[in-house]
Amino acid sequence: MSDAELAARIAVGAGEVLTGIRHGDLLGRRLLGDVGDALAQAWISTVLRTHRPHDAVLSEEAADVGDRASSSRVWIIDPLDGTSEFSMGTSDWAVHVALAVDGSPEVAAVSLPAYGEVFRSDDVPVADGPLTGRLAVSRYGHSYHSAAVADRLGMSEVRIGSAGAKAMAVVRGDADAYVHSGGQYEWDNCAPVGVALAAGLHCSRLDGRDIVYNNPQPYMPDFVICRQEIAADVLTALSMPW
Ligand SMILES: Nc1ncnc2c1ncn2[C@@H]1O[C@H](COP(=O)(O)O)[C@@H](OP(=O)(O)O)[C@H]1O
Ligand SMILES: [Mg+2]
Repeated sequence: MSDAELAARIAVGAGEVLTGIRHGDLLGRRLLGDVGDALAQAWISTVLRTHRPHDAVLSEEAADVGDRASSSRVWIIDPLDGTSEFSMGTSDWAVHVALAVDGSPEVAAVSLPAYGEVFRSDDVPVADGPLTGRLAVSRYGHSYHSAAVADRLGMSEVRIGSAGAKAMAVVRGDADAYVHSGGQYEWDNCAPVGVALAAGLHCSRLDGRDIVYNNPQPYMPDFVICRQEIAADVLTALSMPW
């Protein structure tokens, strides 16, 4: 099985595990989030150990597998991104599965199980529909940087939970950009960025540098995913003094 097929099957399968956990209204919010994180992680790590026993793994929910930071091939996983949205019962949560090779997300899959969607880097259309004027931001409020882009480009902010769901809104053409600052980890954005790059979108740090994964400290605090047509304007807006 190819890496791309494996990534997509993991993203869809973990989504089914998570959907099952929400079934029947049997658990309260806190327990739903905790059990969702744990069970999706257990299934994914068993699948990766079985199908890719020699690869390293970096996951939000488990200790590193293998000598992760010095490995060329590393699976970077968020078994449940948007845990609080998942627990609340809304649809904006995702499963992120990426394979980073020498720091770049070569293969990626993001599933949005509540929407029945899976986006995979080996089979994603180029994002080139009409611009919408919409900027995806966190449900928990915008950052200084996203507010600056919205203000300077005259965009309207749309609140969406989960980094994967926000990035896929841009891939799908429902938004033109997703700007994040203030903190995140590699598992929150590696697979979303992998799919977005495959869809021909601009992805970089807020200062325009390339995003490099599998760092010893897996902190990836800021980035922008946007349509190529507005990338120069977005980066200019971000570089202007406040
Ligand atoms: N300032 C910050 N520091 C660390 N993680 C952050 C963060 N802001 C957002 N995140 C993480 O990024 C993901 C998307 O957040 P948001 O929807 O608010 O943009 C969430 O992942 P998890 O749900 O996997 O914890 C959230 O925890
Ligand atoms: Mg996350």
